[in-house]
Amino acid sequence: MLQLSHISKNYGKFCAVRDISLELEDGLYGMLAPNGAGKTTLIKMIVTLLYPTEGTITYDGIEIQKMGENYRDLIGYLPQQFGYYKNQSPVQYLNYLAALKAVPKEGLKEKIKALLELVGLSENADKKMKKFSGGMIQRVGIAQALLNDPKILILDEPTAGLDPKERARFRNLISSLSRDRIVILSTHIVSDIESIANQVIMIKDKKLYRKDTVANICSELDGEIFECAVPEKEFPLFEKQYLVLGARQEHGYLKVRYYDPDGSFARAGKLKEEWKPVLCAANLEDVFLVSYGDEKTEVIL
Ligand SMILES: Nc1ncnc2c1ncn2[C@@H]1O[C@H](COP(=O)(O)OP(=O)(O)OP(=O)(O)O)[C@@H](O)[C@H]1O
Repeated sequence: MLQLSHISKNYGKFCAVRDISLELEDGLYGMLAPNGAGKTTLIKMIVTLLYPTEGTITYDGIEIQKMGENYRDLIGYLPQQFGYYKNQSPVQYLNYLAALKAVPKEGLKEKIKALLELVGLSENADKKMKKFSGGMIQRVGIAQALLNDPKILILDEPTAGLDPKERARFRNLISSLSRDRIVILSTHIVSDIESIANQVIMIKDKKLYRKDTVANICSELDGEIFECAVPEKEFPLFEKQYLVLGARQEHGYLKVRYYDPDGSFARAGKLKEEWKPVLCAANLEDVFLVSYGDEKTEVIL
């Protein structure tokens, strides 16, 4: 088990992470927060690239700094931007990294072959990476992170720049990898994790805001998400009153998804009846927008 106890990180006087405690066991954790919230800082502390200003991180009860190389042998890390040589093939690149990571030579050829098969790159194993798409490069990145068969796999914004098909493929791969290890996937893209994360970790105001299953997190908004049909000319006023989570153009009006914490406006008839407000089940995107959305000032329609 990986345990973070009261972790804080300051950059000079600036506090990037404040008093975060977490317990992580095998499974997939989606770390969700807007850009700049401190995800990368937290990840860098977990992979020992940064030291916490306060607090301790332990793996199976031992402080990770004290474990040194033994801990780093357990880690697979795909940083937000990873360096590779465009003129190398995946096989050449993985051999090079295996040497840097001191992965035993015995069985290495077979291991690299199996990893490239796992990430769906067997047919491109010997092709230069300069011709690869963003998704293919990210899959090479995952393969390098798996070279040492890590017990803790950490992926920082791994789907940035991928098209929807590549994203879907990536999700399936990550999900299968989380069966027997801790996988932490940091993202600000809700759909990357909604269907595959065992738990979602949300960070807000530098602190841990939520750590729970998608279902539990979404259920907190039960009875608070609605859809209704707003005439286009009334939308600007509506938008001032409610947190709008999505709006779709229909004939002469907008089909609007919005947040109404206690449904009071709908109940009190302040929303016009012909707009037909309907209660909806909340999804993770709603939670994200409500948790990190703008504060709305109250204006009565
Ligand atoms: N070396 C540093 N020195 C000073 N401030 C830093 C440093 N690294 C990060 N920060 C600041 O700490 C805060 C958290 O940054 P961090 O990169 O951890 O966020 P993030 O959630 O990973 O965002 P992103 O996805 O954009 O990288 C930001 O305000 C950032 O500007």
